[in-house]
Amino acid sequence: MDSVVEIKQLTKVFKNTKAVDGVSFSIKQGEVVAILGPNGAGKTTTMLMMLGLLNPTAGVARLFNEDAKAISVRERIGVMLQEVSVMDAMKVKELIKLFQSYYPNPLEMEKLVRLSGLSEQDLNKRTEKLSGGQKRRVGFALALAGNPELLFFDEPTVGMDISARKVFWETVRELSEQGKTIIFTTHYLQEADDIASRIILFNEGSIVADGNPADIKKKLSKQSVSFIAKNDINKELFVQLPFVSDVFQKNDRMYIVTDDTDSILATIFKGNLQVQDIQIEKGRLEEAFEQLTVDREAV
Ligand SMILES: Nc1ncnc2c1ncn2[C@@H]1O[C@H](COP(=O)(O)OP(=O)(O)OP(=O)(O)O)[C@@H](O)[C@H]1O
Repeated sequence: MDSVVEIKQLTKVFKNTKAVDGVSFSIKQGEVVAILGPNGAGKTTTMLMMLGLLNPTAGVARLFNEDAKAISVRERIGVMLQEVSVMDAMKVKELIKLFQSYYPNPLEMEKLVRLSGLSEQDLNKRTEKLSGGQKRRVGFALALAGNPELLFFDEPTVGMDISARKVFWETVRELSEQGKTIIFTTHYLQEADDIASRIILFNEGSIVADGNPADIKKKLSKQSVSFIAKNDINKELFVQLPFVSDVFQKNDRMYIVTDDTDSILATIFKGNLQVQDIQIEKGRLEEAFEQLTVDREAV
C-alpha cells in the first residue's frame, strides 16, 4: 500500500527550543493514527510541518508524495487545527457553501451537517455569535467539506462537551470505515487507545514509541515479577536478559522489571531456582503515562 504521509528527519528549532528533533515516519492509506504525548511534546509543530504551514528547520514532509502546499494535495486533505478561526459576518451555512466551492467533489450540505453534529439553528447563526463548542463543529464541517481522503485534527476534542465528543468520534469511525486516513493529536491516552489503529508517542520532540495501541500500552506499563529467594540468587542472571530493564531487592523480595513476564517465569523454572511466593505485577498505564508528563515538566 502506498504511504500517504512521509516525513523524514523533520526538525524544528524555535530560538532556544528544539520543538521537534529528527522525527521520521510514514502513514499508509486507511490508518487512524494518534500522535500522542504530553503538553509541549512537539505534536502540533509536527502536524503544522506535515501540512506545510510551518517550515521545518531540517527534514522533509510529503503528502501523497508531493509538497503539502500543492493544490492537488490541498484538494485531498481536510484540516481542523486548535484555533478554529472562522470568518466573521457570515452565516454558518454561507461559510460551508464557500468551502464546498473550493473543492472539486464536495460533500453535500446535509451530510456535512449530520457528520459534524451541527443543527439547523446553527446553520443560520452568524459565525461571530457561535460558542466555542459550536465553532469546533463548524471547524469539523469545514474540514470535511471537500470530502477529503486524508484528515488532520489537532487536539480535536478540546473544548467539546461529552455529547459533542461522542458525535465527533462516531464520525471519525465512520470516515475510517470508508477507508479515509486520519491523523489526530491528543494528550489523552484513553482517546488514542479507543480510536487509533496506531499510536505514535511523542516526548520532548522525539518519538518514544510507535505501534498499535496494545504494543504501546505494553511498552508504557511497567511490569514486574517478584519473588522471595530461598537461596542467594545472582542478580546478573536476570540483568543480562534483553527484556529486563531493572532488577532490585526490596526487603526480602527480588523484583525484576520487564516487558516480558512470561520469559522471566520460564527463566525461573528452567533454572530450577529455589524461589517462593512469585508475584506478577502489571503497572497501571495511566501512571506510566503521567510519569512521562512529569518527567517532561521536571526538565
Ligand atoms: N511559534 C513558536 N515559537 C516558539 N516556541 C514554540 C512555538 N511553537 C511551539 N513552540 C515550543 O515548541 C515546543 C513544542 O510545542 P508544540 O505546540 O508542538 O507541542 P504539543 O505537543 O503540540 O503540545 P500541546 O499539547 O501543549 O499543544 C514547546 O516547547 C513550545 O513552547
